[in-house]
Amino acid sequence: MTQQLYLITPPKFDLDEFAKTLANTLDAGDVSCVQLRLKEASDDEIRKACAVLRPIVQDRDIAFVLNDNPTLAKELACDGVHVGQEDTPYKKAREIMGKDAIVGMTCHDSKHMAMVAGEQGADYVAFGAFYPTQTKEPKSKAEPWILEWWTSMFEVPCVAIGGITDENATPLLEAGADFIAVCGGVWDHPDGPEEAVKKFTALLNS
Ligand SMILES: Cc1ncc(COP(=O)(O)OP(=O)(O)O)c(N)n1
Ligand SMILES: Cc1nc(C(=O)O)sc1CCOP(=O)(O)O
Ligand SMILES: [Mg+2]
Repeated sequence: MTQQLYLITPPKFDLDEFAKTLANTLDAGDVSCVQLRLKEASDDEIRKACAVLRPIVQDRDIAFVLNDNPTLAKELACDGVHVGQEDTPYKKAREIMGKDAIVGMTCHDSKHMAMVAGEQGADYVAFGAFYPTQTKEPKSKAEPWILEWWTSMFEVPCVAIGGITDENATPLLEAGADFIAVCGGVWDHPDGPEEAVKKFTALLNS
């Protein structure tokens, strides 16, 4: 499997404007997954955002994953859900989503959490935060060795997240990250999101 870009939506956006930006951004390069992550939105706001954004993503054969809420992810025909250690437990999330959906799990910088998630059947394990981030107050600091260790031991794909930009992603790719998950590094890129995705695409294909 080639290494891939996993895009996280900005924490807040104007839906009409963001829908156009997202479409242009996805058309600028290779993105394999988009996660809708709206921590402060109501369920109805998430429903509205999903109704507009999911087709933009899925029409391009890109997986559309919802953060945190498997019940809404199932209702809204998302391709998957991402759950953290304090969210719906993996087994419950899988029960709700069904066997074919993507269920990814946060594992911070913990070998133990990742082994449990992998054994339970998670489709990917996410390690982070690798770098300082403006997007959230991270609960842990991860180092590239955990990606090397994971990929040397297990087949389940791993995601690197936290403060990743096109300028600092290389050590994570060299350590074997299957996906790099990026929010600010795309949406806040000094040259704009389309240029950011072009740069990540070039990096991932180099
Ligand atoms: C791909 C990916 N990795 C990690 C996270 C973080 O999830 P979580 O720990 O539940 O924190 P919140 O994102 O819910 O604040 C993620 N969302 N996506
Ligand atoms: C959502 C999230 N989870 C993290 C973790 O460490 O689990 S870091 C993070 C923020 C990702 O956004 P950015 O690319 O802007 O840093
Ligand atoms: Mg969460």
